[in-house]
Parts: sequence; structure tokens; C-alpha cells
Amino acid sequence: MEGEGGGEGEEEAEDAVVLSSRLLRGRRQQVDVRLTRRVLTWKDVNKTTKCGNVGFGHFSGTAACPRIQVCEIVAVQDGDGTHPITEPAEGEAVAKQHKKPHPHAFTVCYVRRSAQHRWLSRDVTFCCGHQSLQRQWITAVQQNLALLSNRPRSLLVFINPHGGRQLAVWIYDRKVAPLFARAGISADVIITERANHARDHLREQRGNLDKYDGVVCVGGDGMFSEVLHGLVSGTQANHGVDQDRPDARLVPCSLRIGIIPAGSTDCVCYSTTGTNDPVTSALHIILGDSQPMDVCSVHSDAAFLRYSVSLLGYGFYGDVLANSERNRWMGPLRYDLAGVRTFLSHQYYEGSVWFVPAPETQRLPGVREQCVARCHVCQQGSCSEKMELKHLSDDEDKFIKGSGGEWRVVQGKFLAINMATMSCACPRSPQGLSPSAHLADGTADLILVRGCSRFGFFRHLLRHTNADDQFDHSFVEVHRVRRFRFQPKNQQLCVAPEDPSGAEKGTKTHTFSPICRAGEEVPAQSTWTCDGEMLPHAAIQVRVQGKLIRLFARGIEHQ
Ligand SMILES: Nc1ncnc2c1ncn2[C@@H]1O[C@H](COP(=O)(O)OP(=O)(O)OP(=O)(O)O)[C@@H](O)[C@H]1O
Repeated sequence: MEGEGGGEGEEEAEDAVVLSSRLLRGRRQQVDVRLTRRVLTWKDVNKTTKCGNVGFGHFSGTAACPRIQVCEIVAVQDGDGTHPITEPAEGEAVAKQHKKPHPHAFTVCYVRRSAQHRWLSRDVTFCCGHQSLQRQWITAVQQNLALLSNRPRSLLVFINPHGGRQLAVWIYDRKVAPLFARAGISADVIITERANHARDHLREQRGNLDKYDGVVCVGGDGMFSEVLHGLVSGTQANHGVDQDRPDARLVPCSLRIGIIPAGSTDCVCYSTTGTNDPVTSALHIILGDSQPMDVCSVHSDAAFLRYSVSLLGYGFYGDVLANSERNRWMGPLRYDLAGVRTFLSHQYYEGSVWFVPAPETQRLPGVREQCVARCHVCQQGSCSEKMELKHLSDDEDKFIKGSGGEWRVVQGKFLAINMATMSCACPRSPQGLSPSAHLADGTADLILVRGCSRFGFFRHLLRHTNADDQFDHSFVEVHRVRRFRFQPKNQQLCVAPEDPSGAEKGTKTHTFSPICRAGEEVPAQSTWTCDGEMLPHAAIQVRVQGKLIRLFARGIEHQ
């Protein structure tokens, strides 16, 4: 990450003062302003507060001595910052417009943290005594910013005008484009005209994407999935990798992906930034952070089906999606309706689940340690990302062949089989489906919900929305896995059990519900939901591909 020094000498260089002047902050406040390679800071000359003696880089910012990390500066420009993107209060904006700008002012736009992981862009304006000093300051800050090599300069942006509440174009034009422009990012924008437009464009143009530093999708998880498929498939095609082979080691994508949330769920965005706020996401993109992410490749016996980064769900979640697709016209409300219907049907499905567990060194789910920014679990083996990927894959093979790594099997009747490659947090479930799942540790969490009472299942679901442990039920088991297979028991006549133990043994046939009556034939197979898209196969095999993509995101910061 930018701003992290190497040796002592380098740290000293980063703390050496690049420029220091007495300026006016706004119109009246006299401040001493200092710029190092890492930090811009200032202190009120009329206040006696000590801001650190040697170099401003060593004190933490206070109200009296604010401090901005250079790597969190969005832009510097001349003028007094009457820019609409900082969204000042209405009266403030009007008042500012009527003020005559100071002739030698310059404004620094930077990231400020707000509650619940939201980032805001804020301006601070300094006024210089003469033009040459103003130019000196602007040039010095710009030169510092130019050293931040991770920042994107050129982006390809796809906007889905039909996602979520159909506000994607408005969100991009009003909240994101002005920030990109201010940060000096050029963007080629494509408003999609049909489903899979973005995916097909990325595949077809895969030879012409070198001019971009990344691809941004403005939409929901479905839109992200399109971009993911376009980039991953294109990369494999470029490298001659046959993605139909379930054992193929996929080549990581070189382009990073940015997500501007404008969908119904925005789970990928929420799980990687901690919020679903377009301005926050735009700022993550501008700062050029990199969050590696695991991707699951999903195959049927015959061929490649899809990639997944969040939830593969069979049974409950598969049925919710199938039911909700019929009511797309209802918008996000369709998920509530489908959720209630599916819950009331209380349907379970029989089959066999095989999995290769992750090595014991990798923490098991249940330990509520969240994946956070610069997560030490995901950073294990801190060589280059490509080396790390090779490392993981080699380990994986040894592990699978080795004594502790054989496939394990669980058979039974399941209300839900979920495989979460990330926490799957979203505004409705802030902890997510698997709160301690990691974004880039090469594993996924397999959550098996066996037959249980309707009340028990309700309690389990309810715990997704609060801080209680949703795995703390006798009918839920969780495994951290690297590979997974599912085979449904075909044409099984399923009967909802009153007694969960009866369900486990498959003996009890008494039913309790007017919705699912005794002896009523229910479909023997559910469908899979793969990151919100339906899969037409019940029998699948899945492999976690470690750190296959990178997002423009920092991960969730401690607050
Ligand atoms: N121009 C378009 N017309 C119709 N469908 C589109 C278009 N562009 C993209 N799509 C498809 O729309 C689907 C839904 O889009 P998106 O994910 O943006 O919104 P959402 O489904 O409301 O949100 P979420 O996936 O977060 O629940 C995606 O599967 C995408 O392939």
C-alpha cells in the first residue's frame, strides 16, 4: 500500500519536510502548513497546542493539528473549493458561490471517515500571499500524488440502468463522475443495453483492455458478476487456459474491478468496504487500494458453469431466488415476498455433500474474527500475489493427496446448503451469512442446515440480522473448505419433518404444516443460486481459486 515505508532511511525521507509555509486557512485563520511525502498537516499559530516536535509525520492528528495522509488526498486544485461534489449543506453552497474566490487560494480534497465505514470527500482551502507560493504548493502536492503508482488513471465503466431502483445512471453522473474528474481519472462509459452486455464486451475486447487500469461496474451483484465473468474468462482465453476443466489453475486477472453500488443487495460491495455508499466506493477506487479476492469456479460433470465470489446456495436460498425471479417487476421487494413464501414452504432436499477441508492452520468458522483491511489471515505468505497463488495451489494438491486431506462426505436432508466465499454481509445482514469468512485466504465456508423445526429455522435466519451466532444450533454445521461437491438424491419423495431428529434419520413421515401436507410430493431437487443468478444444475463441483481477482477496495477498516 502507498505510504508504507521500507527501511529507516526511507522513513526519514518520507518524513522530511517537502514544503512548509505560514498560510491562511480559509480567510482568517493563520496556520503553519507542512507537507512531507506522507502527510499534509497544519496548526493554528495562535494556539499553543504542541503538534509534535520533529517532523509532522509522527503525531496523530487532532482538532487543533489536523493531519491528512498524502495517500488519502483525492486532488489539489487552485481556487477555494466551491465544488459541488463535497455536498455542502444547501445554504452553505449558495453562500460560497456568492463569495469572491481568494486570488491565490488552493484547495486540497481528501478522504474523511464517517460513521459506519462511510467515506466522505472534504475540502480544505489555504490562501497564499502571492501566486508563486500558490503554484509551489499545488506543484508539491501534485508531485507527491504522482508518486502513488497504484492509483488508476483510466477506467472502463459499465452502468446498468435497470439495476436496483434504476438510479445507476443518476448515481454515476451526480456522485461519481465529478469525483473521478477531480481526481484526474478519465473514464470510458458504457451504459448497458441488455443483460450480459458488459460480460460480452470484456470478452470480445480482451485484447484491447491494456489501456485501462481497471473496470468499474455501476449496479448490483449481478452486474459485478458480469464483469467478473468477462474479465476472468477473457484472461483464461488470453493464456490458453481451458476453464471447462474443473482442475484447471486459473490465471489471475491483471485489471482491478471497482464496484459502485446501485443494485438491490450490493453484497460484494458491502462485504469489501463495509457499506454500500457510492461516494465511499468512488473514493476507494480513486485511492487505488487493492483487495485480492478468492473466486470459486463451479462446474457440472460436463463443463464450466459459473464463477462465484459470494454465495452459492441450494435449498432455501436457491428457492428464494427462483421464487423472486418470477416477480422481478416488484424491484427489491420481491426478495421479501419470496423469502416469506420459501420459509413457509419449509422444504428440504436430500443429497450427498463432499468436501476437502482447509488445513487446520486456517481458522475454522465460528471464531468471530472478521476479515478486515490488511487482514493477516489473507496476507499469510507475503510474497508477490502470483507466488502466493502458486504456493496455495501447490499446498492444496499436497493437502488433498496427503493423509489429512481426503474428501469427506456428509449425507442427509438439508433445508439449505450454502457455500460462502466471503462474509456475504449486506445492509439486511450486517454480519453476513458467514461473519468470519475471509476474502482472500483460499477457502470458503460450507454451511449445512439440516432438517429442523420451522421455529428452529426461523431462529437461525433471524440470527443473520443480529449479533447472535447463527451457527450455534444443533442442526447447523460449518466447514471451512477448499473444494466441494454436491450430488442430489434423485426423485426423492420428501416429507417435511416435525421432529428434526426424524429428519436426520429419514424415518419420520408425520407432517405439521398446512403448507406442506403429509405425503405431498415436493420437488426432489432445488436449484443453486450462484451470486444471485440461477444455475440450471443440482449436481455441481466447486473449487476455490485463491486471489484470482483484485478489487479497488481496502477491505473493512476497524472503526
Ligand atoms: N441494460 C440491461 N438490461 C437488462 N438487464 C441488464 C442490463 N444490464 C445488465 N443487466 C442485468 O441485470 C441484472 C441485475 O442487475 P444488477 O445486479 O445491477 O441489479 P440488481 O439485481 O437489482 O441488484 P443485486 O444483484 O445487488 O440484487 C444483472 O444480472 C445484469 O446482467
